[in-house]
Amino acid sequence: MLRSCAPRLRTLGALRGLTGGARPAVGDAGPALLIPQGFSANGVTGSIRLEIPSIRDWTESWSKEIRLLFDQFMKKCEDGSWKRVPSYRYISPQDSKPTKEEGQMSRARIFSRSYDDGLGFEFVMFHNDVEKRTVCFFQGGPHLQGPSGLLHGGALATMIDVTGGVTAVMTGEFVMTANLNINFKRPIPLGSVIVINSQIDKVEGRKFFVSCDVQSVDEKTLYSNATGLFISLDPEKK
Ligand SMILES: CCCCCCCCCC(=O)SCCNC(=O)CCNC(=O)[C@H](O)C(C)(C)COP(=O)(O)OP(=O)(O)OC[C@H]1O[C@@H](n2cnc3c(N)ncnc32)[C@H](O)[C@@H]1OP(=O)(O)O
Repeated sequence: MLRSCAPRLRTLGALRGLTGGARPAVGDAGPALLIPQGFSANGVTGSIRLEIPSIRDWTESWSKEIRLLFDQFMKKCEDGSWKRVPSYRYISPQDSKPTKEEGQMSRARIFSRSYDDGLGFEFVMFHNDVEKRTVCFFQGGPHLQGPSGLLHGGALATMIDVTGGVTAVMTGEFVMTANLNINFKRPIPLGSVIVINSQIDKVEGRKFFVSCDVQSVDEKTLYSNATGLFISLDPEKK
C-alpha cells in the first residue's frame, strides 16, 4: 500500500501556518493537526486522523532569561521574518470508536512535552524561512539531570534532534532522523538557559543535512555542536 501523503502535508500546513501572534495561555486549543500513524521505514498500513487538543507554550516556570529571549523573538515575528514554531503537548485520536491500538495511542505524549511544567523540557523555537534556520531557547528542568547538577546528555540530544528535525520539516517535508552526531564539549548546568541554533547546510534529494550548535545565551560558551541527517519519507515505499 502506498503511504498516504495527504495527512503529512496537512501536518506541515499546520506547522507552517502559525506565525507570531499573541502569547497563548497554557492549555489553549491549538489548530487541528493530522498525522499518519506509525510512519516508519517498515511501511504504513494506513493513516488515522489525529487532533491536537492543546498547544504548549509559555509557562510560569520559565526563568526571566528565557522569557526575555521569547519576547525578543516574538518582536522579530512582527515583520514576518521569523515564525514561532508551534509546539504541542499531546496528540489524541479523534475517532469515536478507537481500536485497542488507537486506545493506547490516546495515552501517548510527545516525549519532549511529557513532563509537568518546569520539570523537564522547557523550550520555544523560532524559524527563519529565508535563512533556513531555527533557534531554540531551552531550559532543562530538574528531572533532566545527568551527572550531579548537570543536564543529561540524552536530554540535550533530544533537543538537538527536535530542533534539527523542525528545521528540515519547516522546508515543507516530513522527515525522520537517520543520523545524529553530537560533540559534547562542555557540561551544561541544570536549569540554565541555552540556545540551540540549527541550519540546513545541504539538501540532496530526500536528504537534509543539518548542523547545530549549542551555546550559552551570552555566546561565550560553546556547549556542543552536532550534525544530523534527516530524510523525508518516500511515498512510493511500503
Ligand atoms: C511534528 C514535527 C516534528 C519534527 C521534529 C522531529 C524530531 C524527532 C525525530 C525523531 O525522533 S524520528 C525517530 C528516530 N528515527 C527513526 O526512527 C528513523 C528510522 N529509520 C527510518 O525510518 C529509515 O531508515 C529512513 C526513513 C530514515 C530512511 O529510509 P528510506 O528507506 O526512506 O531511505 P533509503 O534507504 O531509500 O535511503 C535514502 C538515502 O538516504 C541514505 N541514508 C539512509 N539512511 C541513512 C543513514 N542512517 N545514514 C546515512 N545515509 C542514510 C541512503 O544511503 C540513500 O542515499 P542516496 O539517495 O544518496 O542513495
